[in-house]
Amino acid sequence: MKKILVLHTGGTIAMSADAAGNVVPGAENPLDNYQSSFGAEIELETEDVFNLPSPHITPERMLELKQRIDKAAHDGVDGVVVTHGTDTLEETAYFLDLTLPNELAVVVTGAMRSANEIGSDGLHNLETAIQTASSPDAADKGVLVVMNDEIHSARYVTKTHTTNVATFRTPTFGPIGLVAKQGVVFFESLLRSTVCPIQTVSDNVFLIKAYAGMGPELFEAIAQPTTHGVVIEALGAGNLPPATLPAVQKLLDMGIPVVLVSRCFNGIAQDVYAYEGGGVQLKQMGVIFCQGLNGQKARIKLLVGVSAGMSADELARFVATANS
Ligand SMILES: NC(=O)C[C@H](N)C(=O)O
Repeated sequence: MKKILVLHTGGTIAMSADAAGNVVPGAENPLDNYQSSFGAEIELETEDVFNLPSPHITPERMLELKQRIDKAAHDGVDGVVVTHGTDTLEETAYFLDLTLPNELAVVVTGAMRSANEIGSDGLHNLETAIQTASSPDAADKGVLVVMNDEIHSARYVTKTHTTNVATFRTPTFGPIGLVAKQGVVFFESLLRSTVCPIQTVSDNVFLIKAYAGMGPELFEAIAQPTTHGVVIEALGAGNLPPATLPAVQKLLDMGIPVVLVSRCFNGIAQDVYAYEGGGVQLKQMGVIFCQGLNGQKARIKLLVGVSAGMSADELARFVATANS
């Protein structure tokens, strides 16, 4: 028999509509109505770690969750399922992927429809997440996200639709498996993330999106000694408007790591263009190119690296290497 620990943290999966039709966390968690259909095959232990809408989740909460899972790993559970709001699910899932030991199967899930809605996806996603966490093939794949019968790597998955149940997608690479009618199927293996154990989190790592005609203002505003890093969602293959360059240079001169990803939904950022503000110049200035992650994931990676106390060189390697 497998032992799976289910940790609830809140989100729509734990919400229902009130009399006015607004979706809110209620006194009763709808997930308490879940009746396992796995019988004697899977022993479930359930805990409410917190009950927060996911826009209220902070890196400190992510660390708390990591520490709870560390304890579960020592207590000998076979897998962990985390239920979470979907707005920041990908950030918590990637944080856990970067900071937890490899061996334990950890699956994060949520819901797009609250418990009162017809076709509510919460209990189904919970059930398929438990099924995935108890699969013998799930343990060495890093943190997984299971939604709408698809299994995604926490590293690349992203929320792509505000309300549709098929919102979680992995751009460029696709899902790594699915929960089929007859069980869990993995069709791709992925190089694991390098695990980076941390005891505390330091934030003040910012995320800024580039746009046509952008000037230096936003970069100047964060050129402060308290800033620990910045991720820029740059244009196309990895380019910035020329007017931003002096302020980006100022951040670099202050020793603040500047990481670049593309604001494009698919593909990776590379130093391809040699015009003013192009990737070639940015790389020469010392901007770190982070390949394959979206902006919010790159921010989590930079935040974890900074929290681990990495030197500038270590941080540049950690952020720039796809599977670290
Ligand atoms: N579907 C959801 O869970 C969205 C909700 N706003 C949350 O992230 O908590």
